[in-house]
Amino acid sequence: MTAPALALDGVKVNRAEVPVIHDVTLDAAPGEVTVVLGANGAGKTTLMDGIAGLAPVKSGTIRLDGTPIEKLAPYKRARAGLGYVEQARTTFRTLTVEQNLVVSQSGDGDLGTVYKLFPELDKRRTLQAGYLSGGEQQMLVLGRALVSAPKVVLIDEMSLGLAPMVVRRLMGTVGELAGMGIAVVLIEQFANLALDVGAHVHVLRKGSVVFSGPCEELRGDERRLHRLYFGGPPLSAAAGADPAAADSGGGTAPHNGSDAGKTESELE
Ligand SMILES: Nc1ncnc2c1ncn2[C@@H]1O[C@H](COP(=O)(O)OP(=O)(O)OP(=O)(O)O)[C@@H](O)[C@H]1O
Repeated sequence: MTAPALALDGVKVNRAEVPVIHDVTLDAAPGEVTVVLGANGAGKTTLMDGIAGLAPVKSGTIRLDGTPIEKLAPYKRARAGLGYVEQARTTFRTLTVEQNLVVSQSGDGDLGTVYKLFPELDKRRTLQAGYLSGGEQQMLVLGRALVSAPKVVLIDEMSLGLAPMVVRRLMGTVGELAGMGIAVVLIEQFANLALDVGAHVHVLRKGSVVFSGPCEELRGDERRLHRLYFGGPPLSAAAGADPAAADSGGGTAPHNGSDAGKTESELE
Protein backbone atom coordinates (compact mmCIF):
# COMPACT_ATOMS: atom_id res chain seq x y z
CA MET A 1 0.00 0.00 0.00
CA THR A 2 1.20 3.53 -0.83
CA ALA A 3 2.20 5.56 2.24
CA PRO A 4 -0.30 8.37 2.86
CA ALA A 5 0.76 11.89 1.91
CA LEU A 6 -1.53 13.24 4.61
CA ALA A 7 -2.41 11.31 7.77
CA LEU A 8 -4.67 12.55 10.56
CA ASP A 9 -4.82 10.67 13.83
CA GLY A 10 -7.30 11.55 16.59
CA VAL A 11 -7.54 15.17 15.48
CA LYS A 12 -9.69 17.62 17.48
CA VAL A 13 -10.27 21.15 16.23
CA ASN A 14 -11.95 24.05 18.02
CA ARG A 15 -13.71 27.16 16.78
CA ALA A 16 -13.71 30.04 19.23
CA GLU A 17 -12.88 27.56 22.05
CA VAL A 18 -15.85 25.37 21.09
CA PRO A 19 -14.93 21.79 20.08
CA VAL A 20 -16.16 21.24 16.50
CA ILE A 21 -14.03 18.36 15.21
CA HIS A 22 -13.84 15.33 17.48
CA ASP A 23 -11.20 12.68 17.12
CA VAL A 24 -10.92 12.48 13.33
CA THR A 25 -8.60 9.86 11.85
CA LEU A 26 -8.16 9.69 8.09
CA ASP A 27 -5.53 9.33 5.35
CA ALA A 28 -5.08 10.77 1.87
CA ALA A 29 -2.89 8.85 -0.56
CA PRO A 30 -0.79 10.42 -3.33
CA GLY A 31 -2.42 10.10 -6.75
CA GLU A 32 -5.91 9.81 -5.28
CA VAL A 33 -8.86 12.07 -4.58
CA THR A 34 -10.12 11.64 -1.02
CA VAL A 35 -13.63 13.02 -0.61
CA VAL A 36 -15.01 14.54 2.60
CA LEU A 37 -18.80 14.85 2.69
CA GLY A 38 -21.30 16.03 5.28
CA ALA A 39 -24.32 18.27 5.79
CA ASN A 40 -24.07 22.01 6.31
CA GLY A 41 -22.34 22.66 9.60
CA ALA A 42 -20.92 19.13 9.93
CA GLY A 43 -17.44 20.62 10.30
CA LYS A 44 -15.86 20.06 6.88
CA THR A 45 -14.35 23.55 6.57
CA THR A 46 -13.24 23.49 10.20
CA LEU A 47 -11.42 20.24 9.54
CA MET A 48 -9.68 21.73 6.48
CA ASP A 49 -8.81 24.88 8.46
CA GLY A 50 -7.35 22.69 11.19
CA ILE A 51 -5.18 20.84 8.68
CA ALA A 52 -4.02 24.12 7.12
CA GLY A 53 -3.37 25.77 10.49
CA LEU A 54 -6.15 28.36 10.30
CA ALA A 55 -8.05 26.82 13.24
CA PRO A 56 -6.38 25.44 16.37
CA VAL A 57 -5.76 21.69 16.57
CA LYS A 58 -6.38 20.87 20.24
CA SER A 59 -5.04 17.31 20.10
CA GLY A 60 -4.05 14.56 17.72
CA THR A 61 -1.43 14.49 14.98
CA ILE A 62 -1.38 15.63 11.37
CA ARG A 63 1.47 14.20 9.30
CA LEU A 64 2.52 15.42 5.89
CA ASP A 65 4.69 12.81 4.22
CA GLY A 66 5.31 11.35 7.67
CA THR A 67 6.31 14.63 9.36
CA PRO A 68 4.06 16.09 12.07
CA ILE A 69 2.81 19.55 11.05
CA GLU A 70 0.01 20.23 13.55
CA LYS A 71 2.13 22.69 15.53
CA LEU A 72 3.48 24.59 12.51
CA ALA A 73 2.30 28.02 11.41
CA PRO A 74 0.11 27.98 8.27
CA TYR A 75 2.88 29.32 6.01
CA LYS A 76 5.24 26.58 7.18
CA ARG A 77 2.63 23.94 6.40
CA ALA A 78 2.25 25.49 2.94
CA ARG A 79 6.02 25.46 2.51
CA ALA A 80 6.09 21.81 3.55
CA GLY A 81 3.79 20.99 0.61
CA LEU A 82 0.23 21.68 1.71
CA GLY A 83 -1.94 23.62 -0.75
CA TYR A 84 -5.32 24.97 0.37
CA VAL A 85 -8.03 26.10 -2.04
CA GLU A 86 -10.40 27.87 0.33
CA GLN A 87 -14.09 28.36 -0.22
CA ALA A 88 -13.74 32.12 -0.67
CA ARG A 89 -12.06 31.87 -4.12
CA THR A 90 -9.54 34.60 -3.38
CA THR A 91 -7.34 36.12 -6.05
CA PHE A 92 -5.38 39.37 -6.21
CA ARG A 93 -7.94 41.19 -8.32
CA THR A 94 -5.72 44.00 -9.55
CA LEU A 95 -2.84 41.72 -10.50
CA THR A 96 -2.81 39.92 -13.83
CA VAL A 97 -3.40 36.21 -14.13
CA GLU A 98 0.33 35.64 -14.59
CA GLN A 99 1.27 37.88 -11.65
CA ASN A 100 -1.18 35.96 -9.46
CA LEU A 101 0.60 32.74 -10.36
CA VAL A 102 4.11 34.16 -9.98
CA VAL A 103 3.50 35.46 -6.45
CA SER A 104 2.32 32.00 -5.40
CA GLN A 105 5.13 30.14 -7.12
CA SER A 106 7.64 28.15 -5.10
CA GLY A 107 9.85 25.08 -5.32
CA ASP A 108 9.38 23.20 -8.57
CA GLY A 109 6.08 24.94 -9.25
CA ASP A 110 5.68 25.51 -12.95
CA LEU A 111 3.38 28.00 -14.71
CA GLY A 112 3.45 25.89 -17.89
CA THR A 113 1.66 23.04 -16.11
CA VAL A 114 -1.09 25.43 -15.02
CA TYR A 115 -1.54 26.86 -18.52
CA LYS A 116 -1.68 23.35 -19.95
CA LEU A 117 -4.39 22.37 -17.48
CA PHE A 118 -6.25 25.64 -18.01
CA PRO A 119 -5.89 26.99 -21.58
CA GLU A 120 -8.51 29.57 -20.52
CA LEU A 121 -5.87 31.15 -18.25
CA ASP A 122 -3.15 30.90 -20.88
CA LYS A 123 -5.27 33.11 -23.15
CA ARG A 124 -5.76 35.64 -20.34
CA ARG A 125 -2.25 35.88 -18.89
CA THR A 126 -2.20 39.67 -19.01
CA LEU A 127 -5.77 40.24 -17.86
CA GLN A 128 -6.38 41.51 -14.32
CA ALA A 129 -7.83 38.68 -12.24
CA GLY A 130 -10.81 40.84 -11.21
CA TYR A 131 -12.11 40.64 -14.78
CA LEU A 132 -12.16 36.85 -14.93
CA SER A 133 -15.44 34.93 -14.83
CA GLY A 134 -16.24 32.95 -11.67
CA GLY A 135 -15.10 29.71 -13.28
CA GLU A 136 -11.86 31.25 -14.52
CA GLN A 137 -11.20 32.69 -11.07
CA GLN A 138 -11.62 29.23 -9.60
CA MET A 139 -9.16 27.91 -12.19
CA LEU A 140 -6.72 30.62 -11.12
CA VAL A 141 -7.14 29.70 -7.45
CA LEU A 142 -6.45 26.05 -8.30
CA GLY A 143 -3.51 27.19 -10.43
CA ARG A 144 -2.10 29.21 -7.54
CA ALA A 145 -2.23 26.13 -5.34
CA LEU A 146 -0.52 24.11 -8.06
CA VAL A 147 2.45 26.47 -8.63
CA SER A 148 3.49 25.97 -5.02
CA ALA A 149 4.40 22.38 -6.03
CA PRO A 150 2.15 20.80 -3.37
CA LYS A 151 2.14 17.20 -2.19
CA VAL A 152 -1.38 17.61 -0.84
CA VAL A 153 -4.13 19.97 -2.02
CA LEU A 154 -7.22 20.63 0.10
CA ILE A 155 -10.15 21.88 -2.00
CA ASP A 156 -13.20 23.31 -0.21
CA GLU A 157 -16.45 23.57 -2.20
CA MET A 158 -14.98 24.87 -5.42
CA SER A 159 -18.35 24.51 -7.16
CA LEU A 160 -20.04 27.23 -5.09
CA GLY A 161 -21.97 29.56 -7.40
CA LEU A 162 -20.54 28.12 -10.62
CA ALA A 163 -22.41 26.95 -13.74
CA PRO A 164 -22.94 23.17 -14.04
CA MET A 165 -20.72 22.89 -17.10
CA VAL A 166 -17.88 24.67 -15.31
CA VAL A 167 -18.27 22.44 -12.26
CA ARG A 168 -17.92 19.32 -14.41
CA ARG A 169 -14.91 20.82 -16.15
CA LEU A 170 -13.25 21.57 -12.81
CA MET A 171 -13.99 18.07 -11.49
CA GLY A 172 -12.08 16.71 -14.47
CA THR A 173 -9.13 18.87 -13.47
CA VAL A 174 -9.29 17.57 -9.90
CA GLY A 175 -8.83 14.08 -11.36
CA GLU A 176 -5.86 15.36 -13.37
CA LEU A 177 -4.24 16.82 -10.24
CA ALA A 178 -4.43 13.37 -8.67
CA GLY A 179 -3.04 11.95 -11.92
CA MET A 180 0.02 14.14 -11.33
CA GLY A 181 0.65 12.29 -8.05
CA ILE A 182 -0.88 14.90 -5.75
CA ALA A 183 -3.05 13.76 -2.83
CA VAL A 184 -6.27 15.74 -3.26
CA VAL A 185 -8.74 16.16 -0.39
CA LEU A 186 -12.06 17.35 -1.81
CA ILE A 187 -15.05 18.83 -0.01
CA GLU A 188 -17.96 19.11 -2.39
CA GLN A 189 -21.67 19.83 -2.04
CA PHE A 190 -22.49 17.79 -5.15
CA ALA A 191 -21.79 14.44 -3.55
CA ASN A 192 -22.14 12.25 -6.61
CA LEU A 193 -19.80 14.37 -8.71
CA ALA A 194 -17.20 14.10 -5.97
CA LEU A 195 -17.82 10.36 -5.54
CA ASP A 196 -17.28 9.92 -9.29
CA VAL A 197 -13.81 11.43 -9.16
CA GLY A 198 -12.84 10.16 -5.70
CA ALA A 199 -11.27 6.91 -4.52
CA HIS A 200 -12.09 7.04 -0.81
CA VAL A 201 -14.72 8.97 1.09
CA HIS A 202 -15.19 10.06 4.69
CA VAL A 203 -18.56 11.34 5.86
CA LEU A 204 -18.63 13.79 8.77
CA ARG A 205 -21.61 14.26 11.04
CA LYS A 206 -21.45 16.70 13.94
CA GLY A 207 -17.67 16.77 13.70
CA SER A 208 -17.12 13.01 13.77
CA VAL A 209 -16.44 10.56 10.97
CA VAL A 210 -19.48 8.29 10.59
CA PHE A 211 -18.36 6.51 7.42
CA SER A 212 -15.02 5.76 5.77
CA GLY A 213 -14.74 3.58 2.70
CA PRO A 214 -14.41 3.38 -1.06
CA CYS A 215 -16.43 5.94 -3.04
CA GLU A 216 -18.13 3.21 -5.02
CA GLU A 217 -19.91 2.10 -1.87
CA LEU A 218 -21.87 5.36 -1.67
CA ARG A 219 -22.02 6.35 -5.33
CA GLY A 220 -25.65 6.89 -6.35
CA ASP A 221 -26.97 5.70 -2.99
CA GLU A 222 -28.85 8.80 -1.93
CA ARG A 223 -30.73 7.11 0.89
CA ARG A 224 -27.61 5.90 2.56
CA LEU A 225 -25.92 9.25 2.10
CA HIS A 226 -28.88 11.01 3.63
CA ARG A 227 -28.83 8.65 6.58
CA LEU A 228 -25.11 9.16 7.04
CA TYR A 229 -25.52 12.93 6.90
CA PHE A 230 -28.39 13.19 9.34
CA GLY A 231 -28.94 9.88 11.09
CA GLY A 232 -32.46 8.55 11.57
CA PRO A 233 -34.61 7.01 8.83
CA PRO A 234 -33.67 7.88 5.24
CA LEU A 235 -35.82 10.44 3.39
CA SER A 236 -39.53 9.69 3.89
CA ALA A 237 -39.09 5.93 4.27
CA ALA A 238 -40.50 4.42 7.43
CA ALA A 239 -38.03 3.50 10.14
CA GLY A 240 -36.73 -0.01 9.61
CA ALA A 241 -37.84 -0.08 5.96
CA ASP A 242 -34.31 0.26 4.72
CA PRO A 243 -32.01 -2.39 6.15
CA ALA A 244 -29.11 -0.97 4.13
CA ALA A 245 -29.22 2.13 6.29
CA ALA A 246 -28.12 0.39 9.46
CA ASP A 247 -24.79 2.27 9.59
CA SER A 248 -26.15 5.58 10.82
CA GLY A 249 -25.24 5.37 14.46
CA GLY A 250 -28.67 6.81 15.20
CA GLY A 251 -27.69 10.49 15.34
CA THR A 252 -30.26 13.15 15.94
CA ALA A 253 -29.04 16.02 13.80
CA PRO A 254 -31.96 18.06 12.50
CA HIS A 255 -32.97 17.96 8.88
CA ASN A 256 -32.17 21.56 8.09
CA GLY A 257 -32.53 21.95 4.36
CA SER A 258 -30.44 19.01 3.25
CA ASP A 259 -27.78 19.16 0.60
CA ALA A 260 -27.24 15.45 1.15
CA GLY A 261 -26.30 13.61 -1.97
CA LYS A 262 -27.01 16.39 -4.42
CA THR A 263 -26.91 14.54 -7.68
CA GLU A 264 -25.59 15.40 -11.05
CA SER A 265 -29.17 15.61 -12.32
CA GLU A 266 -29.66 18.52 -9.94
CA LEU A 267 -26.97 20.31 -11.88
CA GLU A 268 -28.90 20.13 -15.15
N1 LIG B 1 -15.35 31.15 13.32
C1 LIG B 1 -16.24 30.39 13.96
N2 LIG B 1 -16.56 30.64 15.25
C2 LIG B 1 -17.44 29.86 15.91
N3 LIG B 1 -18.08 28.80 15.37
C3 LIG B 1 -17.83 28.52 14.09
C4 LIG B 1 -16.90 29.29 13.31
N4 LIG B 1 -16.85 28.76 12.07
C5 LIG B 1 -17.70 27.71 12.07
N5 LIG B 1 -18.28 27.55 13.26
C6 LIG B 1 -19.24 26.52 13.66
O1 LIG B 1 -18.60 25.27 13.49
C7 LIG B 1 -19.52 24.30 12.97
C8 LIG B 1 -18.94 23.68 11.71
O2 LIG B 1 -18.89 24.67 10.68
P1 LIG B 1 -18.14 24.39 9.31
O3 LIG B 1 -18.18 25.65 8.51
O4 LIG B 1 -16.82 23.79 9.57
O5 LIG B 1 -19.08 23.28 8.65
P2 LIG B 1 -19.18 22.81 7.16
O6 LIG B 1 -19.43 21.34 7.21
O7 LIG B 1 -18.01 23.27 6.38
O8 LIG B 1 -20.49 23.54 6.68
P3 LIG B 1 -20.86 24.18 5.24
O9 LIG B 1 -21.06 23.02 4.33
O10 LIG B 1 -22.12 24.92 5.54
O11 LIG B 1 -19.71 25.07 4.84
C9 LIG B 1 -20.82 25.04 12.75
O12 LIG B 1 -21.67 24.78 13.84
C10 LIG B 1 -20.43 26.49 12.71
O13 LIG B 1 -21.47 27.30 13.16
